[in-house]
Amino acid sequence: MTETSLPPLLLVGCGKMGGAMLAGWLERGLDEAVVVEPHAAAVAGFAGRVTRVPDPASIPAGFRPGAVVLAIKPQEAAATLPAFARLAGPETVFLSIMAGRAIGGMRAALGGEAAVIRAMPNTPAAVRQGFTVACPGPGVTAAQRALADRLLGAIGEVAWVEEEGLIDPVTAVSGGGPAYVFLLAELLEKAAVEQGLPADLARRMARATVAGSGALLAASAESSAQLRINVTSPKGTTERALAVLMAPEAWPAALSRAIAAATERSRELAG
Ligand SMILES: NC(=O)C1=CN([C@@H]2O[C@H](COP(=O)(O)OP(=O)(O)OC[C@H]3O[C@@H](n4cnc5c(N)ncnc54)[C@H](OP(=O)(O)O)[C@@H]3O)[C@@H](O)[C@H]2O)C=CC1
Ligand SMILES: O=C(O)[C@@H]1CCC=N1
Repeated sequence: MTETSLPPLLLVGCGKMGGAMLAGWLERGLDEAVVVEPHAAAVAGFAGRVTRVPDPASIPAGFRPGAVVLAIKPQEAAATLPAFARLAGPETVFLSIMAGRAIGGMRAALGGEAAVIRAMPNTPAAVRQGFTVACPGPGVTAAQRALADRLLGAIGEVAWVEEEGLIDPVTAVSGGGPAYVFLLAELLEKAAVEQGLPADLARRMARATVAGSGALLAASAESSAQLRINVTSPKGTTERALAVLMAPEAWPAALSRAIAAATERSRELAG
């Protein structure tokens, strides 16, 4: 392994998020991965590039992953994790992306001594534009943290926090954030059709507008508020729309409530 190459990975769960990360890592040159996933169809898009096994007992005997990425549903953690305890050791870091699941509970299920990092990525990882916030658990070495940072950095931006409780609001904001943006595209398309635009044009416009705005935001040094102001001509059309959306009881209140609800759900999932 060179300084820039990715270590052999064991991915546990190759659903929507595990699959998105794997796509990003393969694009970045990951060349050895074993995927524990009961559904062959979930891994079909990666055929020939990874080894799928249906359960932990089928992991090749000599396989020594640098990282075990836990991408199963939080509700499956208690039943699933003990089978991976044998992999715990200085050469292997466990990287959990499960919403809510606390580091302490995961370490207990992994035998008590495992090095566990709790992280919250998002699905733009599939195109290496993800954003992940990670928190190291007790006993994570500098080398293990550096390895996780390299892995997560290969699929987008990474930020670290030392306080695990911060991962709950992170889950609500950036973990689930793409869903809110895709909802915006859905609603923009619907509203366009309501104003008489043809359905296919409405769909193209909504997608391109959200994607183009995201690209501009990424490329610009201006604040998101300034980019909004740049669109809003005095006494023009956008001003009328924003008067509806920015009314205190409209988007500002709805988004605050939505993020508070998701944060609370993340705390509940600690279980
Ligand atoms: N989706 C997202 O945008 C994000 C998700 N996450 C987190 O990622 C995790 C996965 O979410 P998501 O990808 O959406 O969920 P999915 O259900 O799409 O993926 C989980 C996959 O793991 C499979 N699976 C179930 N049990 C096992 C097992 N014992 N061993 C291996 N694989 C198993 C599931 O099969 P089956 O369907 O039969 O259960 C499924 O294919 C969750 O903990 C979630 O909180 C984090 C950030 C963002
Ligand atoms: O909805 C969820 O619970 C997961 C965590 C963040 C995004 N998806």
